[in-house]
Amino acid sequence: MSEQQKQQTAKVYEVTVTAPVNIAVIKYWGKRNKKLILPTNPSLSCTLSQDHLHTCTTVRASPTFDRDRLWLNCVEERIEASERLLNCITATRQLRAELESKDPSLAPLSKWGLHICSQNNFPTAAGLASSASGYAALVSALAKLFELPLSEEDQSKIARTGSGSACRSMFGGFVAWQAGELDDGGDSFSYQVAPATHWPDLHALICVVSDAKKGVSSTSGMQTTVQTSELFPTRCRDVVPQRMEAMKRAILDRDFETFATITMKDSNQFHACCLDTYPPIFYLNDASRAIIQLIHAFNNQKVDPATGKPVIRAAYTFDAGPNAVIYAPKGAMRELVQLVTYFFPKPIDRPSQAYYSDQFGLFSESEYARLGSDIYDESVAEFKDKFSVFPPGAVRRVIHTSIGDGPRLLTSHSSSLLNDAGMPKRARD
Ligand SMILES: Nc1ncnc2c1ncn2[C@@H]1O[C@H](COP(=O)(O)OP(=O)(O)OP(=O)(O)O)[C@@H](O)[C@H]1O
Ligand SMILES: C[C@@](O)(CCOP(=O)(O)OP(=O)(O)O)CC(=O)O
Repeated sequence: MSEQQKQQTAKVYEVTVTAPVNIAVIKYWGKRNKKLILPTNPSLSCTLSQDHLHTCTTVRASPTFDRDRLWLNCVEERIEASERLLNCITATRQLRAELESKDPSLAPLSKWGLHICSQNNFPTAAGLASSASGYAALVSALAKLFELPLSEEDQSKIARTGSGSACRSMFGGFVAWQAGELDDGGDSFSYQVAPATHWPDLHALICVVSDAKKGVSSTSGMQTTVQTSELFPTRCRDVVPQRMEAMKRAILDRDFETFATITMKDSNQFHACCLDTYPPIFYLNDASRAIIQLIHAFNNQKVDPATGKPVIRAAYTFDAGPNAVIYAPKGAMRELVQLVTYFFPKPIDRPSQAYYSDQFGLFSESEYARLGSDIYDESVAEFKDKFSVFPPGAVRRVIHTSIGDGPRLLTSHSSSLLNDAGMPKRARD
């Protein structure tokens, strides 16, 4: 073994990153190519802050690893059984091999085994976009480990082959995924419309209606929609293209009313397409529908004296599950939290902090103690007589968050999810 090879073998080649969740305001639903994950329509999302929701992934390459292994939330997954994991690992490894063939002084990481350990700090496969943050973290970590000279756009094309919505988690802020037209997917990538700092006043309130694994996965649900819904082609052809342009304008202008109106309409149309699928797919439940009504009532409460029109102060959106994400200006969150916690009391078995923790300091201690049992701001007290209170636990958790940045590289040794032997620090059988 040469001196250089000895040094390379002794060195630890490892990277740890976190990546964010994104929640679409114009939904991706439908593929024109299942293998390459090419969508039938463009989409647009907001990246949520990693301070509250994220995936953390450590990847290590070593000549002592006899095969690639991956642990997700402490449980080993079979990489060879997942075409999507293989897509991302193979694509990045191939690019590394090309670099090595041009520069023989590089350590031969492409020939070594990989150990990958990943953890989501929120429920997996429950309609909270875990596949998006999961594949974005994976691709971002591999690109850094292999020192690939790839732009975020290029990385987004690889993340897309893990899960479509993952391509949007490669950026922070407001992110569009252009559908593209090429058969090989070369023009189907995401790009940033505006960074998170562009609109810091925009916040999000996630109402976790269910953290159980959902019945119909996005992947299979959207294929049935493409095959059977008669409404769906109209959505792709006549509705989404105009909405994309209007939404980009609204974001650049920080025009909340337009942003909110398109967000709600697009969520509704996506769920209408699910209902128009045959057999129909139901992602929303009674609690989801009650949240929709509550937000419309909230938006109808104040009227602009100049125009005589209601002042839109909140927007709901739902992915392939019953969980609501409510986008609103930070100033509206105090009232919204009171409404949601009052009409959806916390589960009996859950401490207040685990149900809703006041991340942004909206309430005094005594106000926080009364949350859920009362609405004490005059401005929203009138709602008490208009809606019924749900049984405890219809909403399991309420998370207040903001718009955030893209994948982050963690440099401290203590962030690693692998121990010195390259095995997960925490593992379950
Ligand atoms: N950290 C991760 N690393 C790698 N793969 C992950 C990770 N987290 C989730 N996944 C993959 O994504 C799958 C879940 O995706 P799915 O689309 O069913 O749910 P979701 O992304 O949580 O919800 P939705 O996309 O509807 O918002 C998991 O079963 C797993 O295969
Ligand atoms: C409803 C959605 O959340 C659908 C997400 O679908 P996925 O990205 O999970 O599907 P695959 O590409 O098959 O992995 C809308 C959206 O995020 O745009």
